[in-house]
Amino acid sequence: MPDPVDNSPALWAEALNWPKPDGNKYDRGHAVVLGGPVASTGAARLSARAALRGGAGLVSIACDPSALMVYAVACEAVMTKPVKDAETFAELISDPRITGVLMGPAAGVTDRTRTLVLAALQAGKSCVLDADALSVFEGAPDTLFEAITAPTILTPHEGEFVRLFGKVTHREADAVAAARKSGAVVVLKGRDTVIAAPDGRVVINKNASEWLATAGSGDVLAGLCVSLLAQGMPAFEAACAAGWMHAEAAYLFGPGLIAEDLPDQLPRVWQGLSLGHNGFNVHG
Ligand SMILES: NC(=O)C1=CN([C@@H]2O[C@H](COP(=O)(O)OP(=O)(O)OC[C@H]3O[C@@H](n4cnc5c(N)ncnc54)[C@H](O)[C@@H]3O)[C@@H](O)[C@H]2O)[C@@H](O)CC1
Ligand SMILES: Nc1ncnc2c1ncn2[C@@H]1O[C@H](COP(=O)(O)OP(=O)(O)O)[C@@H](O)[C@H]1O
Repeated sequence: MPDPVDNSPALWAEALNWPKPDGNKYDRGHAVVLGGPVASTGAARLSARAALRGGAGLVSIACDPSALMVYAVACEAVMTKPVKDAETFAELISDPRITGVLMGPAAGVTDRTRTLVLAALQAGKSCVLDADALSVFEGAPDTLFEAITAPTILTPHEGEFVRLFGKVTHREADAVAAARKSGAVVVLKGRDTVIAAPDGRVVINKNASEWLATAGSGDVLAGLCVSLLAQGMPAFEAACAAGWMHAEAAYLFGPGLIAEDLPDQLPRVWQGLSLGHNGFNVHG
């Protein structure tokens, strides 16, 4: 295994998709977030807001028709799309302008989640899988790995990692082995988040604040990942950039952080990164 590298903008800043003077929103991708059922809509809303703040040109939440009204009244710039079953989901994401799909946050460990995840992977879409979209493959992880052919990012916390890959003994080596096995970029979250690619590259994110250990902060990270992926960044660079920007947003907010605070710190993160494209605002 190559020595892990500390995450910093030098690794991925060149791959960011800055808005162009003559650009339009479709130049920066359309991310779709799969929303959970009517009593569990917060996680997908956090992800979707982070995806917009992360720079995606358009973001939609796709949800069961029974939950649509909740999302519709709670969202403004984020759009909503009804998705009854795998067929309607496949039809929605067959639009080539949809360039990234996030599934998992509060989606439910259900047959529906498993079926929709497989439908998106089989459609060859760039995907981010988090939370329940990982847990639902406990006991049958090869079904998931065999379906991964397009650029994909998996964002497990340690509990979710164990369900797919077995126990963690050495975080860096285990994340690299998991990336090789799954064919996806693996973001093993924690105090020092490890980001590993199937080709063996491995980066450690060290600028995180312990205030990130709060409900929903991983949903924001997943939203940032799909945002950057949908904007056309390669999966490894998108995951590294998302991890760094997420931690930087927490640093800029400071103590007392809750997940809702993170997306609205992202403009300050972008401002720091734009200090030049030459003088990066690196902390920690
Ligand atoms: N606002 C919301 O609607 C939120 C919804 N959430 C959803 O709640 C559901 C359950 O998510 P959980 O994250 O509680 O996961 P799970 O309930 O799937 O797993 C948690 C279990 O894993 C173990 N574990 C081991 N290492 C861990 C680590 N580093 N971090 C967390 N747990 C670890 C814990 O001991 C715990 O027993 C998911 O659908 C998730 O998306 C959460 O994301 C929180 C916010
Ligand atoms: N002690 C810690 N220090 C720094 N960052 C942490 C710590 N604990 C968790 N995090 C970060 O907080 C986020 C938590 O994500 P996750 O466990 O998925 O929570 P949730 O499911 O509630 O969104 C991850 O980005 C993780 O790296």
